[in-house]
Amino acid sequence: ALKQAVSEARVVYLTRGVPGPPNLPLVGCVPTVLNLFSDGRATLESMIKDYGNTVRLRLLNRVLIIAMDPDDVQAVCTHPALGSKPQLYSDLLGPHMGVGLVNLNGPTHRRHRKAITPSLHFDILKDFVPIFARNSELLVARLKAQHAGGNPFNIQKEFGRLTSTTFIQTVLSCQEGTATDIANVAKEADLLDEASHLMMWRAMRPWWFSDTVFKLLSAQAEPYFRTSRIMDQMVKRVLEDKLGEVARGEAPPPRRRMAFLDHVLRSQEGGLMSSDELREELKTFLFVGASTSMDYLSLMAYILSYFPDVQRKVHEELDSVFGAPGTPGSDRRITTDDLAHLEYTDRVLKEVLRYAPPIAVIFRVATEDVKLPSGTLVPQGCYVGVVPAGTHRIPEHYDDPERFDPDRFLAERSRGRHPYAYIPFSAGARNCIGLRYALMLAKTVTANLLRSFTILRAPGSPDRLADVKMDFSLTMSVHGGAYVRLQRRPAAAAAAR
Ligand code: HEM
Repeated sequence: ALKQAVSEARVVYLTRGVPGPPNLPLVGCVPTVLNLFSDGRATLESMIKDYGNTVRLRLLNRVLIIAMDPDDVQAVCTHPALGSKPQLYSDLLGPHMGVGLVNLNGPTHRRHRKAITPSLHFDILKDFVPIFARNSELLVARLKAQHAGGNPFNIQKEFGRLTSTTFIQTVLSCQEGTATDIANVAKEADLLDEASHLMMWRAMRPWWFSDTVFKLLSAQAEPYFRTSRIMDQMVKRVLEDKLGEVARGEAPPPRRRMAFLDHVLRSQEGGLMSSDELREELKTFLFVGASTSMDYLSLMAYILSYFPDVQRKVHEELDSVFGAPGTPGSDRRITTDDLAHLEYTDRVLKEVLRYAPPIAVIFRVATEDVKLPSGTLVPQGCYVGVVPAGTHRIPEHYDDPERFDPDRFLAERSRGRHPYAYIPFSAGARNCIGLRYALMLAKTVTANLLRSFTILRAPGSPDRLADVKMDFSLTMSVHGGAYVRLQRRPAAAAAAR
C-alpha cells in the first residue's frame, strides 16, 4: 500500500504542469467528470478550448492524461509501455464480459488475438450478411407495423433487440433444428440487451463501483448480477454442446450455417485457448459487439434525422442499386455484393463514426515513464486516455469539424490525412477486432432502414445537432434516448404523381 501511495504521489507530482480543470481538495476534477457523463461533447469542447489537445484530469488519487493530438494518439496506440488496459476495465465490465480481449494484457492477450483473428476473416463474415439482412428486414417490418404513424420513439431500443439477436446467432449458433438451435432467440436477446444496459448503466455511476455498496444499496444490483449469471449459463450450455459435437467427431454444419464459435473450434489457431478462456471470449464478443453496434446504429439514425439532404442522396444511391420503392425487385434481399456498391452510404457511416464515435474513451496505463511526441510525460502508473471525439474535431485535420459532411471521406479529400486522426476503432495491436463485422452490419441495417423510411427529427429535439447533449461514459449515446420519427417512403408511382 505504501509503494502504491508513493507511486500515485509521484504521478500527481510529475504531471502537475499539464493543463487541466481545477481540482477540488482530495476528490480532484469530479465535477468535470460528472459533466462529461451528462453532456460529454460540450464539456469536451470547453476543455479543448481552455486547455488544448492534452488535458490532465485528476480523480481521487488517480491521474488521467487525455491525449488528442494524432501524434500522441499514435504513441498511445503503439508504444509497448502503453499497451496495457487498467484494472478499471475488469472491475466495470468483468462481471458480465468475463476476462477477454478487452481487458486482457501482455502475452495472454496476444495469444487470444492470434487464436481469434482467423475466425473473423472477411470470407467468414460475408456468410453472416444474410443473417444481418434477414434480421434488419424483420426490424423494418416491425417498424412499419408499430411506428409508421410518425409517432416519436426511442430507436435505440429497437436496435438493441436487433443487435442482441444478431450477435447471439452469429457468435454462438446460426443453426436451425439442431441440439444447439437458438435461432428463436427472442428471450435470450432481450436478456443480453438488458444485461448490456445494466453494465453500461453502472459504468456511468462511479458511486456504485464498489460491489459491497452496490449490493447493499442499489435496486439494480439484483438484475445486474442475475442477468450476468444467466448469460454465463447460456454461453456455457452452448459451448458444452458444441464441444460435445467436436469430441464425437460430428461433421461441421454447412459452411453458411457456421457461427463464429464453430469456426474457432475448428480452426487450428482456436486450440491456442482453453475452453474456459473461449467461454470468456464468447461473452466478451456478445456484450461488446451487441452494445457498440446498437450505439452506432442509434447515433446513425439520430444524426441522419437532422440531415434530409444526406438521406436524399442515400435514397438515390439505394434506388440506383435496388430500384425505387414499389418497383419490381426493390425489396429483394441485400447481398454482400450490394454493400460494395453503396459508396455514398459508406461515407455517411464513416462520418457518423467521426462525428459521434460510439467508444468515447480508450484507457491505457503506463507500465514505465513515456514521453509523448507533444512533450507531455506520462509517468509509470498514470492513466492515459484517447478520446476519439476530441481527435476527430481538430480543425487542422477536419475543416469546420462541427459540420456533418460525408464527403470528407472522398478519396481526394482523405489523402494525406494523419492516419491517427480517424480512430473510431482505435488503432495498432489493440484495435477493434470486430471492425469489419461492425461496418458490414451497420451498412446492411442502414440500407434496409432507408430503403423503406425517411428518418425525421422528433418534436422537441434541439434545432441544431451541435446543441444535442451526448452522454460520455465508456460509450457515447444521445442524452435521454435516440428519439426519432419515421415516414414511409412513397412507392415510385405514387411519388411520380
Ligand atoms: C461500431 C461499432 C464498434 C466500435 C466503434 C468499436 C470500437 C472499438 C474500440 C475503440 C476498441 C479499442 C478499445 C480499447 O482499446 O479500449 C475496440 C476493441 C474491441 N472491439 Fe470493437 N467496436 C465496435 C464493434 C465491435 C464488434 C462488432 C465486435 C465483435 C464482433 C468488437 C469487438 C472488440 C474487441 C474484442 C475489442 C478488444 C480488442 C483488443 O483489445 O484486442 N467491436 N472496439
